[in-house]
Amino acid sequence: MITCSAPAKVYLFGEHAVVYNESAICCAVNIRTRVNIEYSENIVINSSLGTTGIDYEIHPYVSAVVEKIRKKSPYRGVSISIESDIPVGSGLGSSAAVVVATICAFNNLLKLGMDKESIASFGHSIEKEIQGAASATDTYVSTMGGTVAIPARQHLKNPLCNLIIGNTNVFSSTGQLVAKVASLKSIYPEVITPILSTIGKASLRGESLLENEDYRSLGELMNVNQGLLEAIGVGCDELSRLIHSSRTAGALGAKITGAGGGGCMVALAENENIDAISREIKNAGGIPIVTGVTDSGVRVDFDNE
Ligand SMILES: Nc1ncnc2c1ncn2[C@@H]1O[C@H](COP(=O)(O)OP(=O)(O)OP(=O)(O)O)[C@@H](O)[C@H]1O
Ligand SMILES: C[C@@](O)(CCO)CC(=O)[O-]
Ligand SMILES: [Mg+2]
Repeated sequence: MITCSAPAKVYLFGEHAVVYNESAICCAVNIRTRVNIEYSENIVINSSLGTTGIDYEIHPYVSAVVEKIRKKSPYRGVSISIESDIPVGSGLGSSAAVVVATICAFNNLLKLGMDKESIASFGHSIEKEIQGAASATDTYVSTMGGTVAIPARQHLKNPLCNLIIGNTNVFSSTGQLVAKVASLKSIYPEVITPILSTIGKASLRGESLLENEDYRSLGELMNVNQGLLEAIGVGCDELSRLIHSSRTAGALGAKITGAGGGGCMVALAENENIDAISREIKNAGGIPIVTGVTDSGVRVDFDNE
């Protein structure tokens, strides 16, 4: 049996703008998906979503990995079992984490000799196949770990602060929100394009603030980024409640992370405010997850093959 795991991600800056090649800062966070794999007679995929064979309804991402690897390197059967602490479909990159952890598990079981760059780009090809369009950011950050400036893929200093995620538990479709921004941009290009470019500028400024460990200013600019995300129509009442409660409870900054319209927000917080912020997120109807950046991207946790 082999176990591989991969982390979730949050954007400190730049979701949506990154779709238009603006700068963003994305961090791998210490919430992981673990994939166990062993040889078996058939293909079995087991997760909280169900137990299936190759099944593009219930396990589209994992099924795509299983089939693509089989074409490259034939094998009889495997049993894959997935355990995850990443909420599914909430903007934290659960799909990327399950994809890269599954590829890593196959890489070790079948001794495919893939390096991390190839795992990341293979992972991106799977996300594109299943979703249609997908940015390479999620699979890259989940594979490599750390704090990454996009599009340069340059590793930055990790924030030495806590990240508190608030999950609204409201379903949101990344595809629909990306389409909503595209539609606004096509109707009001002279208004929306500068907003996206300002998000990119906030992100670039964020790079030097991280370098200087100036978290007060970093939080302030995250709040500016949130205002701009509201301006392009990806906010919602539930997210606003969690974001404003976190700020009232002492967060240095708080904003949507991911596509918005539901899903999650992220607050930057010093140690002394963690409890108050978590409590206020709960009181405002959300589920808090206290985490931080991890340098550990995809990795092998166990291998006795
Ligand atoms: N633990 C898991 N087990 C099996 N499949 C999973 C698991 N986590 C995620 N998935 C797959 O990923 C899909 C969710 O991916 P989706 O891209 O919609 O959300 P996300 O990756 O959490 O958010 P985002 O891409 O906006 O960051 C699920 O429907 C499922 O197919
Ligand atoms: C909204 C978006 O920018 C981030 C979703 O996590 C979409 C993408 O980059 O593919
Ligand atoms: Mg995803």
